Amino acid sequence: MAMVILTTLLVIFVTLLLKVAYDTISCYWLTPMRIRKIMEKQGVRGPKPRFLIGNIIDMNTLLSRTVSQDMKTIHHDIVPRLLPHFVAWSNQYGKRFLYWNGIEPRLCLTDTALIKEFLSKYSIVSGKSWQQQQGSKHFIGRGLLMVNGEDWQHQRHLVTPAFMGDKLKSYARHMVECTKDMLQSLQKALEGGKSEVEIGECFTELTADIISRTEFGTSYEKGRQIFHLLTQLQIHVAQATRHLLLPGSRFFPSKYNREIKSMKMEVERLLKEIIESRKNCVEMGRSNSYGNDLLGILLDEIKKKGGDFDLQLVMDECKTFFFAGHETTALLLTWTTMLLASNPLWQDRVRAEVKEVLKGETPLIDQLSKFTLLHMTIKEAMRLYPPATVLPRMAFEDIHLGDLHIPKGLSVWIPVLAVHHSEELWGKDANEFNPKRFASKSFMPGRFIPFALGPRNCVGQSFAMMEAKIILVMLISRFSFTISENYRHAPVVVLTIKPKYGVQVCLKPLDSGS
Ligand code: HEM
Repeated sequence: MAMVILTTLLVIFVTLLLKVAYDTISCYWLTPMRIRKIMEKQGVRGPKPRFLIGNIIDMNTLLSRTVSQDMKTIHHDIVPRLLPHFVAWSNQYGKRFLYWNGIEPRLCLTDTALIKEFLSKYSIVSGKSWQQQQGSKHFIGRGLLMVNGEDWQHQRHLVTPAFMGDKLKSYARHMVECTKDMLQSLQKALEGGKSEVEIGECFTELTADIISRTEFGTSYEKGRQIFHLLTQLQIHVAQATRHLLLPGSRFFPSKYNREIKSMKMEVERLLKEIIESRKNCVEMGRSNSYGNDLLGILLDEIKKKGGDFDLQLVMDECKTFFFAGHETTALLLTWTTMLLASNPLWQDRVRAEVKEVLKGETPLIDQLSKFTLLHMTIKEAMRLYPPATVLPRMAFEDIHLGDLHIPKGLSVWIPVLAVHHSEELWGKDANEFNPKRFASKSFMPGRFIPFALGPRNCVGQSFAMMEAKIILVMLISRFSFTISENYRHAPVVVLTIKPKYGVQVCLKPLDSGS
């Protein structure tokens, strides 16, 4: 009897071992090779991958060479600097090529018709890869940005109303109030003898302030605390990923992992307090609404749709709004200000428009559509310096895209930055700052994609545009600004496109009459 049990256990053990071995070989070797063959048959080639690390070293070597120095002048031909591997490989292998991020094969797609088709039609059968989800799970977890398939559809449905119509308009007053505070402190700094500021820092503070107020309303102070911790957490996660490359390293009880765990627990403790207190107020009849902020609207939607209340999901959405909406908007404002500071003619034009529309008053939400030149300028800034430089999506099923067969497991990488700078799509002046190109409303879809497109586009894009316009209108009517001699033009990509040393501008207050 004992022998039978022992043999059965041994068989189970060996079967399990074989399964693990097969899954590993399949994941690390068979599937990538199958995908490579399928793509090669369609004429899609690329640089030769090395075992396990793919083309990571080639990419890093090229990148460390191009970003090691500042750019000599303020020009916007930044694709060779920020995507040197894209330039090298597209020259060698053509518009579509396959490269490898470790064991993950990636198809680089720049054809605008295919980009449009892919992003519009396949949002359920493509999405965020396991690698991407792992990278961000400690700070945004299963929030909208990282979920896939039916979960994504469900969450998108819950979140969308918070970014529409009157709800969206109701956030404008927070944007105006927070901007007033920022302008006040800039004025004070000038009166104190400062003439130059690093405007990127100011915008980062301001957009954090705005998202804390719009998301948590009266619980704003706690919101600020949460977001401060989240920023620290994000830095820690990035460092931990760099330090611990071994498989399973995230389970080691290292200093980084311990700190990440305790920060995450603290963020969630604070979030839980806010959420539970809102829920209790409604359940105990002390209030009949969860509140008019992003959190309140989200809780309302969950109740309306009669779904189960999932605390973790609400917490993850709150973290996602901050992560997805704060830095991106700050960068949009920073690059727009850099461009206006170094193009005084456009700054004057935009200011003249602002003066004509506002007539000395604070901007009102209904006036925002009248700032046509500002709108064009913001778009041009997003074309040249799109905060999100690439759009990554993994195919979860075989997909037929135009003449291409995209096999399950292949990642499609859309290099937004390269599409936005393509001379073929934008003409010979593609690398120049020329907001006029956005004067015409008719546009080839797929070539301007700062917010992605299709069902999985940026849910917060109207929020971001409203915020950017309010802030820039208020800034431009209060100060004139020029680029400082201390500004070093050195864009770098760390998830988003950032100015490596910030953007230093010299501010001059304007008389209310000027
Ligand atoms: C200039 C500012 C912004 C830019 C350039 C931007 C860009 C983008 C892009 C490119 C995506 C698609 C990412 C992908 O799927 O890989 C995205 C998604 C998203 N954005 Fe934004 N965003 C901005 C502001 C905001 C704001 C203010 C919020 C919210 C307060 C926000 C919330 C989100 C969310 C939740 C998603 C995920 C949508 C989904 O997967 O269904 N974004 N954003």
